[in-house]
Amino acid sequence: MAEPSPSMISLEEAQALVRSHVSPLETEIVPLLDAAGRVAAADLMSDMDVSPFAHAAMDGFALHVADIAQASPESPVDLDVIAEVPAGGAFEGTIEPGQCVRIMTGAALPSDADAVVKYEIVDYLGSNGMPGSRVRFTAPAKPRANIREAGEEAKQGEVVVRAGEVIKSAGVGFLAGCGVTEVPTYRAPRVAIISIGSELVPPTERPGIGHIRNSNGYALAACAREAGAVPTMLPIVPDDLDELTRMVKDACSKFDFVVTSGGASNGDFDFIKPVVETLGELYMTTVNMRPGKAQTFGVVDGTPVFGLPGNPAAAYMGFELIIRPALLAMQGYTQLERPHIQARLTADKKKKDPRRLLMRATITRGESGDLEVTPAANQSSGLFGVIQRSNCVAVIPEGVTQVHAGDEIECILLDVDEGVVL
Ligand SMILES: Nc1nc2c(c(=O)[nH]1)N[C@H]1C(S)=C(S)[C@@H](COP(=O)(O)OP(=O)(O)OC[C@H]3O[C@@H](n4cnc5c(N)ncnc54)[C@H](O)[C@@H]3O)O[C@H]1N2
Ligand code: MOO
Repeated sequence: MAEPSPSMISLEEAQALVRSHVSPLETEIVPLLDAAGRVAAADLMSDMDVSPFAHAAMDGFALHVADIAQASPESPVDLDVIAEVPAGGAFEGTIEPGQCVRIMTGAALPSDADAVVKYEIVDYLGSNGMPGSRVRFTAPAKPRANIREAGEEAKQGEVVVRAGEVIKSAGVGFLAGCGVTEVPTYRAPRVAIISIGSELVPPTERPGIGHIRNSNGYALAACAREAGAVPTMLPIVPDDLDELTRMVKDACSKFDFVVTSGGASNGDFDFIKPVVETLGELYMTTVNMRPGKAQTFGVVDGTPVFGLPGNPAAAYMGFELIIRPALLAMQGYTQLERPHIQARLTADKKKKDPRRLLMRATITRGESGDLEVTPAANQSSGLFGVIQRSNCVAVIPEGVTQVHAGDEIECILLDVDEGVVL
């Protein structure tokens, strides 16, 4: 059995290495809606109290608590309705003892009212409860009942989103309410995706003998986009040293990060390692993981270049586990890892290869209530469909040769959707 080569580094070392060669990109100002899912690059402050005024939380009657303090079913209190305030309106007058104001949810509270009683518990005494009528109260109200106070959401000048926070959908609404309509954030990295291989044709073509469609380029571009980056798929490059050298050099002058797939191993036509070594610094060639041993990383003219292996699952794992965290760091994120959870294996599994095994797998909640994980039957690194139909990667560490049904193992949730039971 082949031993890992001395230059082979662990997945964590590979992640740290790539991470050490990237930093957050410069900041840019984006319209508020475009800030969803992105990292605030500065503290964001509210330009006013939110809400700016105390207002009714219920449709009902604004009044003085003191007026109905003694109200009960046996000794009800009747008040004169002197005005109606809709949302967007304002009552400028004074509520005298014995009076109340009909008020709608969201309407500004009359300045001298100190509670709102919802209309369901008010007796209209046969009238319509509109101004000019009398309405009956049979219970006291608590001071400030059904009132949303001014400044409850934010105070003027308060930092409402801190630098470094990821702005969620609710945060976009929060910021809108606070008058923040433009947000400083880190620029999204422009990522070049280069698919290497003389056998490759675009997916629009029907491949002839010996040829296949370029599926890696599409998956990697989708992964990059999902990571918040802006991918550009460059033309397919054949297994040709000069052509690849030209393409990588050119891409390094135009993009923030260059990703290639294929030609990363030691075959006669595998050229990404010599290209990176010739053009710049080569820092990594192999990682102790399966699939995905052949992972090349270096820097050319200041631009990180990552050569993923050609096998689809190997390329995908390299992107998701090593490139993705770096792209996130370039956008200012500090949470760089996918969620990890423990689940019980549903079957025994033998492992011949000493590398860390990343099994495409599916987590479900078993009848006992425990999370259970079932590796896909076909673990070939040539398949994308298996990843499409899986919801996690189940990990068997380096060196471990066997795991058993019922063992708890670490699972990395990839691209999770609402269907995943946690
Ligand atoms: N003697 C050895 N041969 C191989 C080893 C090894 O250790 N010793 N490792 C195998 C493993 S594991 C992998 S992974 C591959 C990695 O090699 P390359 O990065 O050079 O990949 P290629 O040879 O270019 O391609 C491998 C495979 O993937 C297909 N491919 C490539 N690009 C695409 C694409 N854009 N879309 C879809 N499929 C693609 C390609 O046609 C090959 O079938 O090396 C093994 N060999
Ligand atoms: O990189 Mo290969 O499995 O390790 O597909």
